[in-house]
Amino acid sequence: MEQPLCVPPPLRGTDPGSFAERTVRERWPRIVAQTIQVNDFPASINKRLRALHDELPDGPIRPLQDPGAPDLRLWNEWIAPYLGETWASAPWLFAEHYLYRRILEATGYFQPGPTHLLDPFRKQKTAALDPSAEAVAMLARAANERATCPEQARAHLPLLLLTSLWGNQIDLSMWSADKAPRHLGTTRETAHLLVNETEAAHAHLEAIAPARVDLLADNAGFELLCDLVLIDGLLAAGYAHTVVLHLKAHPTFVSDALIADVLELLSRLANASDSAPRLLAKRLRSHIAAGHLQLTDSFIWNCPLPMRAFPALPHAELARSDLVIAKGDANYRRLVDDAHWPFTTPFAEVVSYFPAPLLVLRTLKAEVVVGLEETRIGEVASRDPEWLTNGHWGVIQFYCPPRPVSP
Ligand SMILES: O=P(O)(O)OC[C@@]1(O)O[C@H](CO)[C@@H](O)[C@@H]1O
Repeated sequence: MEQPLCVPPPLRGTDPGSFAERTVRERWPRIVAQTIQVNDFPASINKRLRALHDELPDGPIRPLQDPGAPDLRLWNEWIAPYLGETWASAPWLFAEHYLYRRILEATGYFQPGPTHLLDPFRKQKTAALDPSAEAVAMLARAANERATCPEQARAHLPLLLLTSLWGNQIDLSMWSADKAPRHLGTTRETAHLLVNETEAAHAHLEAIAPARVDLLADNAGFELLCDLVLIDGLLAAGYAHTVVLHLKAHPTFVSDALIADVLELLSRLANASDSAPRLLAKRLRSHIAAGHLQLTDSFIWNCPLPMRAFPALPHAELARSDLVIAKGDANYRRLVDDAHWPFTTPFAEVVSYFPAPLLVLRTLKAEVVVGLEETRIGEVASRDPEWLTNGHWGVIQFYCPPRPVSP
């Protein structure tokens, strides 16, 4: 009889000397202050944002005060277990999603008026593409070539996964876009992989083609372009007949992507001076029109729960996928309960609840990781003391649920 998995305690902002502690005490106040600086909000909103800033890190968790917001009931259910906790003592995964939802409460995102549905991170996200005009054209040219040659698209799958992975280094809650570390196109793009299960994922795609692939998006801007290039490649290769791109229902984690960010990116590509991005935009728009690329968003991707605790419906939806690709650090943390697992805990053991084949593409930006070899941990830790959080190291990990035994 298999022993039930015992999930370790979650990361918290009270973990002494941890990145979570630095985040709660230093990064989050800075993010709230920056939200005031980069916007031109009226005094009443800035007053609410400053009050939020002053709650961090030892203020109490409280119910949302956002009358009429579509997610109000859900959020107050999610908050209930942590009433009486502080920002620092609540689980970090919960507190971080709660922080971004409280920013929207303060700015009146769900309230009628001038800031209704106004993305407080719009300026940072828009700026994130500017420094990469040359890289955008290069990516588009390669994508356009693949679109005419399925064999090349299939052969390029490993490169497409690396491109999507290292696009995750650009994360505006951590760095401004022009300061993000860039491994793409250097020897670091494979040397800095702590786990590389590309081969198993590639074999899976060869076996199941043509498939339904679901991609859980992360950041807008350059990372989103890399994800769209991966999607374009999956369709060109014939690995996917349909790709469902899952986006956030509202702004969060500064740079996380909404449907609006996809549409804006396509519009910027379509108006590029270089013809290659224009051709890529035209093809992506035709994939959307034909239903081969489906853009969907859901409040579930803004929820503060570990994926293990997701309600039945999204689990059932993901179970229909032939491959779920989860991008980025926050999705990884959600997949592994944002818990203090020993780093050598087998990835398949931790995500055995997941209802579909799963591929994670993640640069490490938090002190949680599973599936590593002891020797690799020793090597990287001696070489780079910040390896868990500086975004310079990545994992490509693949899990395939055991096939149901036929009766
Ligand atoms: O999901 P992403 O964009 O790759 O990263 C999310 C993130 O910015 O938020 C947390 C720290 O505040 C970390 O998980 C990581 O730094």
